[in-house]
Amino acid sequence: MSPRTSLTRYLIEQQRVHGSIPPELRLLIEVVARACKRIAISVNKGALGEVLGSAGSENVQGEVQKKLDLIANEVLIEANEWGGHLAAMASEEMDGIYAVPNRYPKGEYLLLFDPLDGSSNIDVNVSIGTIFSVLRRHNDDPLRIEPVAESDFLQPGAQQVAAGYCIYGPQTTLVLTVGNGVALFTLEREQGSWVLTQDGVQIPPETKEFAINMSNMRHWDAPVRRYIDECLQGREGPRGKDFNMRWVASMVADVHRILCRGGVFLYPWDKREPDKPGKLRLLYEANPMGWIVEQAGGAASTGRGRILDLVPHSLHQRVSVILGSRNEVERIERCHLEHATAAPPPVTLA
Ligand SMILES: O=P(O)(O)OC[C@H]1O[C@](O)(COP(=O)(O)O)[C@@H](O)[C@@H]1O
Ligand SMILES: [Mg+2]
Ligand SMILES: [Mg+2]
Repeated sequence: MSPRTSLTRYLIEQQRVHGSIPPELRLLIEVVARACKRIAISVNKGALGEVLGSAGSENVQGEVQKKLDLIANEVLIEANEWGGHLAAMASEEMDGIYAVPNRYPKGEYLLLFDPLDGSSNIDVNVSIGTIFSVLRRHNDDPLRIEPVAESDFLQPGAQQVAAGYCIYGPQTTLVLTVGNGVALFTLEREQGSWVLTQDGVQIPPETKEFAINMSNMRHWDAPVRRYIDECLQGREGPRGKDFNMRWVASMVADVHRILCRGGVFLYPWDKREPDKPGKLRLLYEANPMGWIVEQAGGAASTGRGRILDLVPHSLHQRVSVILGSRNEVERIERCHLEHATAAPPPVTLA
């Protein structure tokens, strides 16, 4: 591919040459990408656009909503309501699903998103992002169109037909998979266009870098403690090499670094809220990121199994997330397996 391939051309090639997407999905992805450009403009304005700070409300998960969380949510809803072949949308920031009114009564897709990921970094000018996932709406009987329901969204991540994220950092980058590898597009601000800057992204299987919020160490489960402890022992320990640590606290930024140079990201179940299976959301965060990582040759696991195989039971379900360089994720899974034979896993992870 030429170094100046646009997102549109890339998608047309995926449609026509590789047959990996139908035209309706191509149009939907283009609408999402356009919405991300609009979100990037708001992010860049910062204090000048009066977009910083709290919105004074809470989402269904009891988290304080920032103004940008709501702005980004609004932009995505508005853009897709009129531009995509959608039946409905679901967002981290909305209690229930948003059925697209009338325009595409037979809309064949479902769009899910975390409109603004890394909310705690909005006000301090650190990279944040938007994460999205597309599922097909299964409709067995084309003559009978049932109203779209929350249950339509409860599909395993392995059934995603597109997933991506946009990172609003020093550059604005869109990362996309339609099941045919991972492509990176950089926003050319002057032209307002997405330019393909890397295709066939591959995460190295080995790494010397981990990402975890170390302040939660005392709450971790034994397998995670053991894995991190072995990394911290460095050259003198069982790993025989020194490890580096990074934690941006924006999943998009931590995952993006892993896509670019390898590493492993952990937000595992911990004992702070033992009844919650994790902090991150399965449908808006873990599934799209998990698929992108797998498409780049990495792995994504709860510690006890592949994330993409989980059958969701609710829209805002949380999950333990361990993803990145394949060999490292497999090592962490072995830690869980060995621990499970010594002691039963916490009930919440069953
Ligand atoms: O502040 P903590 O506990 O380290 O959590 C950081 C994690 O929370 C998140 O910010 C959650 O995402 P939201 O900002 O969309 O709620 C992740 O992006 C990040 O990995
Ligand atoms: Mg998030
Ligand atoms: Mg968010």
